[in-house]
Amino acid sequence: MEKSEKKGVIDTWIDKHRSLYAAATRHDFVVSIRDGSVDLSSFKTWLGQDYLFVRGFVPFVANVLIRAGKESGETSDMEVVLGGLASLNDEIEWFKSEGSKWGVDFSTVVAQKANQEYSRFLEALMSSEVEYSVVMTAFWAIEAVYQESFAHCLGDGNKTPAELIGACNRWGNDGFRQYCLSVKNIAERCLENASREALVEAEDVLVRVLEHEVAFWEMSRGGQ
Ligand SMILES: Cc1ncc(CN)c(N)n1
Repeated sequence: MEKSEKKGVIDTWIDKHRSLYAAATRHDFVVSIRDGSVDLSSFKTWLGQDYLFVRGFVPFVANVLIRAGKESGETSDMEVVLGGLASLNDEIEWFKSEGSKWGVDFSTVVAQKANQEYSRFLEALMSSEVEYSVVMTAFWAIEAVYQESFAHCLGDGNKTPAELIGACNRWGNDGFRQYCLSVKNIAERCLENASREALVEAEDVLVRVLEHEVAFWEMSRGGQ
């Protein structure tokens, strides 16, 4: 970091909650993809659950988009979020083709408890009572956990199975990393002007996203 560069509030929170952040971005499931020991039935469980999650994530991002258009005061916010929404369109198509490839019939997949709880959390964030800065912090954290996790599976020395490289590329690619940085910059800009109450809420929401992400990975172990 340049001497003159001030550490943003998000990085300060990540440092403060470092072990939870590591639990979310270096979960055993992710590590098992990277070292090649992944149990393919775990991967299929994750695939089915994540397909359902993404279908619920679309309205959340659409809500962020509306708020970016109305409340941000910066035209570029809407463009960044619109890019995210467009990539979710591709993502749903990708899930469908992966479902056929792995023999996972999404019409029979039932959302497990952790998935339902994460969905409820997203729905609560869609309330107009929740400040834009808080919503943006959550949005960044949700995307960043996947970016960091899957980029890890593509890093030097990985033994990621060839048939899972496509999944890892989806979130681990450089374009997605840049997009996450753009979302982080928006969140940081909003947090710089946020009230004390909003800052407390944004930190709490960040922690809760990380907890939900850990619980989400845990579903891949097979339990309900
Ligand atoms: C659980 C979860 N978290 C985040 C992402 C990335 N959009 C995802 N697909 N699924």
